[in-house]
Amino acid sequence: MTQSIPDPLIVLYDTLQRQKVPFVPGTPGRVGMYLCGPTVYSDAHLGHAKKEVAFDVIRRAFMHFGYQVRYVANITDVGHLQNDSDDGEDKMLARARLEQLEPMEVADKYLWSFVKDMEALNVLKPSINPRATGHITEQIALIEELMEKGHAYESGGSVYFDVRSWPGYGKLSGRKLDDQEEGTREAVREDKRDPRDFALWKRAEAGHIMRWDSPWGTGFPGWHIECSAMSLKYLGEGFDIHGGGLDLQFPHHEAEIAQAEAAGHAFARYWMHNNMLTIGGEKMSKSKGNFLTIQDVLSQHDPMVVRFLLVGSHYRSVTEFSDAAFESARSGYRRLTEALHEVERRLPGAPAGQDSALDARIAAHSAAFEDALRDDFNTPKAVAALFGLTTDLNAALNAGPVPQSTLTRARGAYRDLGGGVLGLFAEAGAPAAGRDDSEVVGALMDLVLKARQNYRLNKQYAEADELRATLTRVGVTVEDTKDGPRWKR
Ligand SMILES: Nc1ncnc2c1ncn2[C@@H]1O[C@H](COP(=O)(O)OP(=O)(O)OP(=O)(O)O)[C@@H](O)[C@H]1O
Ligand SMILES: [Zn+2]
Repeated sequence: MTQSIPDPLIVLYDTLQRQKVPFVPGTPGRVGMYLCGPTVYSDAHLGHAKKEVAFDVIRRAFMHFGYQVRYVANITDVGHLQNDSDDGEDKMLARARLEQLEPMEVADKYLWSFVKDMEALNVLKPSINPRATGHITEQIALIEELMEKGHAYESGGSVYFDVRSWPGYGKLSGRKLDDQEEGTREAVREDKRDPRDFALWKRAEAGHIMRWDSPWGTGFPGWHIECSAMSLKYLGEGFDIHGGGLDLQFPHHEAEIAQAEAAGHAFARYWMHNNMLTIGGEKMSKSKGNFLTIQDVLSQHDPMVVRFLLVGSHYRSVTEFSDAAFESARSGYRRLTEALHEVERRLPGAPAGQDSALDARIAAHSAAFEDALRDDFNTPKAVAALFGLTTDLNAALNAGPVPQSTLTRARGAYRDLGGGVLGLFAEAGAPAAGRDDSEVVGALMDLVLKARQNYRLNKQYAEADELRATLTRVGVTVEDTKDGPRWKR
């Protein structure tokens, strides 16, 4: 297949090559992305939101540059054992016991809560959201391929990947086999040939509820195999991008690569990892208990402010969460939305014509925004470009009327870049929870102000006063200026 360098060029940091490289899609004009999703055993926290928003912006940026994206994000609902190791109870089962629910009830409960959180944060729905328990057959088939090729062995009803048989093991994380002893301090399992071998399939002990038949007896898949099997199934050989949190590089992603490649499949061609959201300098994490659920956060903050806070740092940088960070996100976001609302408020009555100097500034800021994204999705720089636009625009708006076509251009920049790419102004069709209703409110307010004007012209003062009182009650104030009435909320 011929590969073409897309125009414009996107450069991204590939964890495997440890450098920024130009992105060349396997199929021109298309991008296949796979993202390691949540283990649905509890409500998602703000750290998960960082990852989801980071990859959502990457996806949206590709779309903005004209790519058709297939975005596959899995749901882990089996096989992820406590401590991320090959021992311990399945996280789903532990939770099911605690809540006295069926494991699948736990999975659905937290899956839907995750979906709701993502909708509120204006994260686009994945093209495919495969669940591990729905793909047991594919996982068994991949394990069989590995056994046939001599890279896996059965032991006591479990199957392990034989890391010594695969020299590529360690290439993503840069860990050499001999350095890996440290990571495996847990008691050496008697059924493993080497302590670093990892489980592909685990024998289900008596009483283990989540179990499936396999050529090796009843059991359940290891945590890593689902992602190799499901990404290859839905994105095909040598798919474009695999993403996930930095903490998943080892062992999870290392294992994913080994499983796929040792079975003879070409795996992801680019690896992208987001850095962590921290609290008090430590990774926010379910198991550490130092987390704030997305629901906790959204009960106090506008979801778009949360999103603005997250895109304010680069996906490969640490985001330290604090009240001060929220405060500055709130005021930064307000600055953008106030300018956008002012543009939209003035648009219908704006004079015809254009302001070419301002048009050129809008074009320059938009180009800076796009350049920032093309350079490894640099969202803080992109946000800075939106602020640059806002500064120029506010100066013009304060100086007097701005022509309609220039206002339309400015509005397009906010909506397409801030809205479409950064997802900051929840577009039409986005769910109610996180929706930016400014457009609807703007249109309704125009009608309300017209009605008020008519009441006054017709000397229906009681009605005009009642209308104003209602607006005051819902937090909207109307001010009469020489350019006509203005409203604020
Ligand atoms: N604080 C965080 N910042 C950014 N990404 C995170 C954070 N915590 C988890 N992730 C990412 O979310 C995905 C799912 O992680 P996981 O379900 O293991 O969450 P977790 O809180 O780390 O759970 P546990 O502590 O039980 O391992 C992974 O890709 C992981 O890298
Ligand atoms: Zn994965």
